[in-house]
Amino acid sequence: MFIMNTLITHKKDGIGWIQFHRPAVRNAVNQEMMAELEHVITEWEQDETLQVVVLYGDEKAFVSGGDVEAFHQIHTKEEIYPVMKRMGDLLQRISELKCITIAAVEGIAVGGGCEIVTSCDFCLASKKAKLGMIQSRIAITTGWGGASRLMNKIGKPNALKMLITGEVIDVERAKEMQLVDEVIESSHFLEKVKVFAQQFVLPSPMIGRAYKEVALALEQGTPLSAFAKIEAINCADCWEAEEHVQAVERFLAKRNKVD
Ligand SMILES: CCC(=O)SCCNC(=O)CCNC(=O)[C@H](O)C(C)(C)COP(=O)(O)OP(=O)(O)OC[C@H]1O[C@@H](n2cnc3c(N)ncnc32)[C@H](O)[C@@H]1OP(=O)(O)O
Repeated sequence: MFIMNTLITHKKDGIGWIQFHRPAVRNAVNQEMMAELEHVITEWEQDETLQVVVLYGDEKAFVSGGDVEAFHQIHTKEEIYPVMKRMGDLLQRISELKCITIAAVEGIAVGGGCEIVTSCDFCLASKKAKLGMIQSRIAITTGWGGASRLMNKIGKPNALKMLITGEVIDVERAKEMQLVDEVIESSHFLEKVKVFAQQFVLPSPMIGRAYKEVALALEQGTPLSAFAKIEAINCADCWEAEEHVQAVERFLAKRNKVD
């Protein structure tokens, strides 16, 4: 376990865990948290053993957005722009991680906290969770790329409504809109998140990475005609791996049926 000032991280059995940890301010993001998150992501981008990364907070909050008090000390657009862009770039890097990413939300995920949620592949939320793009309530817009990602996830009408009204929605509504993928009982929340995450940890890490590459390429507008080549390369890359050879030999030896 690695304890920083604003984050607690650990890696085990192919899963990396990042806990937002500023409980006194409901895990609000300040510049120190941005720097620590950049540090972790820079290291984990290179780690090919990681098959899943889980971002989480605590029972009260996933993340309450940007640190309103700290950012209020910044007055000009020239000064605030690089701060917003820095976090937007970081969320883009999270969305482009080669492993599966999961936002595990207990309590509140609002403002920039909801932007972080949209940068992950999956959102698991406890029954008590609430989510909202509440930036408009303090008369600003999303600054970390969350509006476009929200539109991609839940479609234009629902996204425009959430963004402009700043409404905070419960998990049932968030699941209907496909902002939340799974609703989880609050008790033993992280244990249940772990069980979900373990599904994506395979003997061959290449599989998850290959499908993530396809998902990212599709999102980035790669034409469908390009995927015959991309998927043939991915499959060929897996072909020589020991896991594939052994799995086929097991099948041929025992004539096992795939279940
Ligand atoms: C990137 C741009 C953005 O993210 S814009 C959106 C910024 N975020 C916000 O406006 C959310 C402000 N916070 C709230 O609405 C509430 O605190 C929420 C998150 C709903 C939690 O409510 P509740 O559980 O009742 O806690 P509380 O209000 O008593 O807060 C506890 C202490 O934490 C603080 N806190 C909370 N959120 C932030 C924040 N984003 N930035 C800075 N401080 C925050 C509260 O001020 C409170 O502090 P204190 O204990 O009164 O000293």
